[in-house]
Amino acid sequence: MPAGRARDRMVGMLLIDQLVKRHGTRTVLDHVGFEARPGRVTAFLGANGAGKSSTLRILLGLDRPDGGTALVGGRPYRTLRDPLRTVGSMLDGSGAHRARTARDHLAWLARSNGIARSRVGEALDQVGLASSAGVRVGRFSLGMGQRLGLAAALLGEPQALVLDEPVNGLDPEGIRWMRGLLRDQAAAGGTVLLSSHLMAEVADVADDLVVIAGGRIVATGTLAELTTGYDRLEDAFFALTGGDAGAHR
Ligand SMILES: Nc1ncnc2c1ncn2[C@@H]1O[C@H](COP(=O)(O)OP(=O)(O)OP(=O)(O)O)[C@@H](O)[C@H]1O
Repeated sequence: MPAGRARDRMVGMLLIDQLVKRHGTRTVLDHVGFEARPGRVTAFLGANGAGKSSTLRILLGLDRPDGGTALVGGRPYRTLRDPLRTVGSMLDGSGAHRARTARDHLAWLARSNGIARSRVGEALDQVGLASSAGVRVGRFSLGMGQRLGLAAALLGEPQALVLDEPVNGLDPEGIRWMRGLLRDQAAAGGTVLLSSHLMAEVADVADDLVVIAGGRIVATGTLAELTTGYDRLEDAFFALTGGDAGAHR
């Protein structure tokens, strides 16, 4: 592989190693480690409270771990020179101000991150919001908010996408559309890491799975590896997690 291509692949690599996070006396992440690789859709699966958001928040520099490391292209998020061009993310919907239009929200993000203004229209097109560009975010449905969040994640044409529960609030057509978009990103060499507690949606889009229960990784592998011997991913998931939903108390 040419050196440039090898470097590009490295840039999109997400590496989580031995992460520990405590809240008071509770350990919510207990030596969590896995990687998400370029060209693959990696699903981070766990029940509510299992530790998915805590892990992704640390990966995206929004929270500090009590131990371990989380790296984007070999660097902690906070040290990235062009974060939005390296890793696009969506946590908790769009995060846009309700009084702003979708276009203004993206234009502001582009301006503050040195991204060409021409990307605003392209990103709105990409997520099917072109005709709603001038609508105030406060009037958006949950699904439209998810689409805007995704447009923001795609704005800088990053090598990696990190998405927390991206299909929440989407209707069946929206879920199908999202699946196609994520597959396209991976097919183009991008890294896609998405968290979910929805087995059926994940089974249709993921190459690799990382299963977390009670703040611990209980399985990693390809979709085929983890579901061998089970009729459905859901059955494999419950067997792996023992039905254990939450974090350690
Ligand atoms: N700031 C905080 N203070 C105390 N406990 C917290 C805090 N943030 C998260 N937790 C706890 O850490 C555990 C893991 O939460 P986390 O949000 O990472 O789970 P999750 O897998 O993303 O689940 P969900 O899908 O419900 O968001 C939960 O028990 C949660 O209550």
